[in-house]
Amino acid sequence: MKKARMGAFFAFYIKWQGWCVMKGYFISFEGPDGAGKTTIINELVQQLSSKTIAPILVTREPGGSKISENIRKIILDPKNKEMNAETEALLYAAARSQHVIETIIPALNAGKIVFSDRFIDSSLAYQGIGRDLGIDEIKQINEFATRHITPDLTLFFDIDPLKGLQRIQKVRPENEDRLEQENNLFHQKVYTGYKQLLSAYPERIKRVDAELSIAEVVSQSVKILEEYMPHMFK
Ligand SMILES: Nc1ncnc2c1ncn2[C@@H]1O[C@H](COP(=O)(O)OP(=O)(O)O)[C@@H](O)[C@H]1O
Ligand SMILES: Cc1cn([C@H]2C[C@H](O)[C@@H](COP(=O)(O)OP(=O)(O)O)O2)c(=O)[nH]c1=O
Repeated sequence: MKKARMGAFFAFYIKWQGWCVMKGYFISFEGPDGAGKTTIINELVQQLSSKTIAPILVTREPGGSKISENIRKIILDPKNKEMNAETEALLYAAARSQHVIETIIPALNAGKIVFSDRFIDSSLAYQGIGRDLGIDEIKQINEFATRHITPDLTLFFDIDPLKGLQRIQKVRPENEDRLEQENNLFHQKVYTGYKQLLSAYPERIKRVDAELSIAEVVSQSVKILEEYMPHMFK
């Protein structure tokens, strides 16, 4: 009798583990504004889609779900000048929470490969360091928001932040969002934040030289994915 109950409990435990196991792969792309993340993600999808074991879902932050895209509009609206740093951090975390629950977890559970244009490291660098709120504080609210989900791999697109902003200004000079409008010191601080993360998480975050040509950045990214995420490929 006792044995039978133990068996039933064991069977349930195995099943529960199965529900919790996420079969897909989660890759995030990070770096200063204008580093080329969106451009390279698009190129990677074109080049890799026929070679991966599952479809690639491309998503972005802030955004990636209806509610998160609405929050994005509030955060990035240049008119919202009075927004305080804590509100900003909480709004990014709120947008991320909805994104994780509605988009990322279901895709991973379906075995998909998720490419996210920015994730938690953006908050650690921009709000934690850029806004001086502290890495640990931002980590805490984001762990709550994301149910502790962490990317399997993160590509950090390394570019002098001022060069990144120049790239953006070249294509849309009059259309800067609230974060892009921040001064050079802010963007420089964000960059040092990313460098801190790079040395704190060397296993997860891999550096790509984003100042190279688009073709070279794509090729470096493919090499990193092939080396560190071999199971993603057929
Ligand atoms: N390696 C590169 N060299 C030169 N220009 C680039 C490179 N990568 C992207 N760009 C250009 O820089 C601008 C910003 O790129 P984007 O992909 O939107 O950056 P991000 O998503 O990181 O903000 C775009 O006009 C894009 O065409
Ligand atoms: C996800 C995230 C983005 N950001 C900032 C980075 C960008 O300046 C802005 C997102 O705007 P976006 O236009 O998506 O920038 P990019 O093309 O460079 O990815 O929000 C944060 O400050 N914290 C965050 O957690």
